[in-house]
Amino acid sequence: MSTATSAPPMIKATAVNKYFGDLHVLRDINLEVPRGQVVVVLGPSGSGKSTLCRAINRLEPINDGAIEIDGKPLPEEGKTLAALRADVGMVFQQFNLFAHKTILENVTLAPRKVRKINAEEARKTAMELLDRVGIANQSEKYPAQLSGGQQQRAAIARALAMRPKVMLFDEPTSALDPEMVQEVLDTMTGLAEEGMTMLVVTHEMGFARRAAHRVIFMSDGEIVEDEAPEAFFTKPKSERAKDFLGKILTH
Ligand SMILES: Nc1ncnc2c1ncn2[C@@H]1O[C@H](COP(=O)(O)OP(=O)(O)OP(=O)(O)O)[C@@H](O)[C@H]1O
Repeated sequence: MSTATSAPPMIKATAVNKYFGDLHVLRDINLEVPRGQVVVVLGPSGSGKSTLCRAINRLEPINDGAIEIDGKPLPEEGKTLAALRADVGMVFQQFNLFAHKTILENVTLAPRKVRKINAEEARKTAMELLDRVGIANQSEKYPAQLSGGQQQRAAIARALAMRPKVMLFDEPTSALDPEMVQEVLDTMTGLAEEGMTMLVVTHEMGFARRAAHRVIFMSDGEIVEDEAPEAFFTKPKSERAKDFLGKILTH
């Protein structure tokens, strides 16, 4: 007998609006992301992609609407560093690792301070995560001693150490030298294959085509298209998406 209950979406945004002064940056955003789905967010500069990520993670207050993670609003956490939050892990363009801590300390900090995990357990989990992202041998180094790609993989491990339900990536490869982009995308693809729920703002169309279950196209603060990647890339419906794809694909 099936005991399945309908699980809430991992990310649910309902009628979300956000203004910066007079600028209406998120316009009536409605979005549901089920468990295990990988959503790539595309759109021209200034269309509200980063603001959407930041709103989902409560780094940015919204003016109206509601955001829930796994059926619940995120708790108020004041100005807690994004890296230290539970439930929603976020990886930024700039890695924002703590410069004066080793890579291992960067990864164990939040589990120890926020989740109150003991030192040995936190270390063990951190080493497993660093191994998973391919930099276990760099654990005693400081961020500045690592390449950009390695630092970004450390930032991913740090976010994962909080056992998030959802991972948000805001242009995680845009600040990297080209030769390091693929190693970070490979790490993200691995996470996607393991079933992590992910919202990814990126200009990497290869990743969108390969790893995304769904593409959301934003323009002027609105979700204009919400499609499977194949449909979006081959038959965009709106003039705005056609225009956007025309520009990026001819680059
Ligand atoms: N803190 C802020 N104060 C005022 N305006 C802001 C702030 N942050 C973003 N904006 C404005 O809000 C709009 C949406 O910005 P956002 O960074 O979300 O866009 P984006 O799609 O992520 O752009 P990009 O691809 O360039 O990163 C832009 O017009 C931006 O200038």
